[in-house]
Amino acid sequence: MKAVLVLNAGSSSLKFALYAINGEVAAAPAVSGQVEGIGATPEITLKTADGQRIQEAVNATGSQGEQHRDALDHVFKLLAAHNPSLEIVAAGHRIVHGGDRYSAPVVLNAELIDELEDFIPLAPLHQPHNLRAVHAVTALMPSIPQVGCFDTAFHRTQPAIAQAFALPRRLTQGGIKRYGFHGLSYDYVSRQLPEVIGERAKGAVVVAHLGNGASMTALRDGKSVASTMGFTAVDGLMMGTRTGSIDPGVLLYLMEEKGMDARALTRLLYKESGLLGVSGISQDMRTLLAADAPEAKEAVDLFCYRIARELGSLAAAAGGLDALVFTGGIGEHAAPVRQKVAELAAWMGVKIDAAANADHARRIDAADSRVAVAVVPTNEERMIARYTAEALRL
Ligand SMILES: Nc1ncnc2c1ncn2[C@@H]1O[C@H](COP(=O)(O)OP(=O)(O)O)[C@@H](O)[C@H]1O
Ligand SMILES: CC(=O)OP(=O)(O)O
Ligand SMILES: [Mg+2]
Repeated sequence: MKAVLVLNAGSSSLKFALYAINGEVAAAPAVSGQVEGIGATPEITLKTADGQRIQEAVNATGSQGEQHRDALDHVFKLLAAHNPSLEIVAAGHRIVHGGDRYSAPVVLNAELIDELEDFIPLAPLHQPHNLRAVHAVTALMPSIPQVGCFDTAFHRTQPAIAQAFALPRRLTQGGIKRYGFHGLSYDYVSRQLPEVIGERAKGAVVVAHLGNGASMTALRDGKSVASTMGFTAVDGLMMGTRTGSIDPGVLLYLMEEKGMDARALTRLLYKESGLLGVSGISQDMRTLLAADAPEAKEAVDLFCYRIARELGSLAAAAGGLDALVFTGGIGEHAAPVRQKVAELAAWMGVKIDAAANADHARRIDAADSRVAVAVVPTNEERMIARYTAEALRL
């Protein structure tokens, strides 16, 4: 049977999946898995549809980029050994930045890949790894078509006012504006919403995608109307290692008074801040929730506070709040984070049911909550497989 290979290269992870195509994309992947801990001690996990689970260390050293390359090699090696006789006829990739130009998935060619290389400075933690995965597939399977699926595309429905910075016109016209990210996740979640929250899916909904990278998006009728991430994926919420929104005056101060250059600021904003920087312990929410240190609690509290502040802002953009939806590794699994956010948003009519929250149930709102509250596991890989099959009419 034919299959699509999906590669989703994140900042510190590489997720992969093989989806069989038989008229439509299979509901579940035949093989899937991920490499986690790229940059530290990468480990690969592969799962097959018949329940086999393989876990191995990835032999990777060197820079983040070199480790991503070693991780890809390992993925291809394991896939070759565990492919249940599927014929890979196409590859679909998550590409974080598609700029102003791309509002839908595209079939990749050399010229287009060159153009996407130009966005590397706008998404330094993602774009280079996304494109490395494209090049790796080209080298290994030169004859199969590849499709790029953009994190920014879903947000192109936003009104111009939601995308604008208060900058001189010429800069806005030159493309310096808010793009928004995690679009594959929001698209997937948005399509699940009618089943989970019924008619409210047509109303004002805020989705919180809380993973290692974290953002929130306001939806109206299932379409993006505003988002916390901006020109780059460092804006908005506090994240695992990223600051999120910060007074730009701080950056000017650090440049002028502390002699920090662009490289040092990039490291500070993207890699040394967020949960890791504030706690001084870890970027991993599991570790922080299990820790006794007051610094761990401070980091988690700030993370939740920022979500609650942005929730108010996004409700203003959406013109209300009919539902609040949690997704991403933290959104799906960290009940204490959902609990804290709900407490801070009580004034908006958000009230959750403690038992349903502890169970990670689909609906976690209390019976007397004005706002529906849901937990919807995301699936960027399935979205990429669908987009790829559609773009190539498989
Ligand atoms: N059971 C859990 N409880 C709390 N946090 C969790 C749990 N499982 C995963 N997480 C957190 O989810 C985050 C990773 O989210 P994920 O969406 O997988 O990340 P990525 O952005 O790399 O795709 C990490 O901070 C991790 O600690
Ligand atoms: C855009 C972004 O931040 O992605 P991730 O959550 O994979 O880091
Ligand atoms: Mg992610």
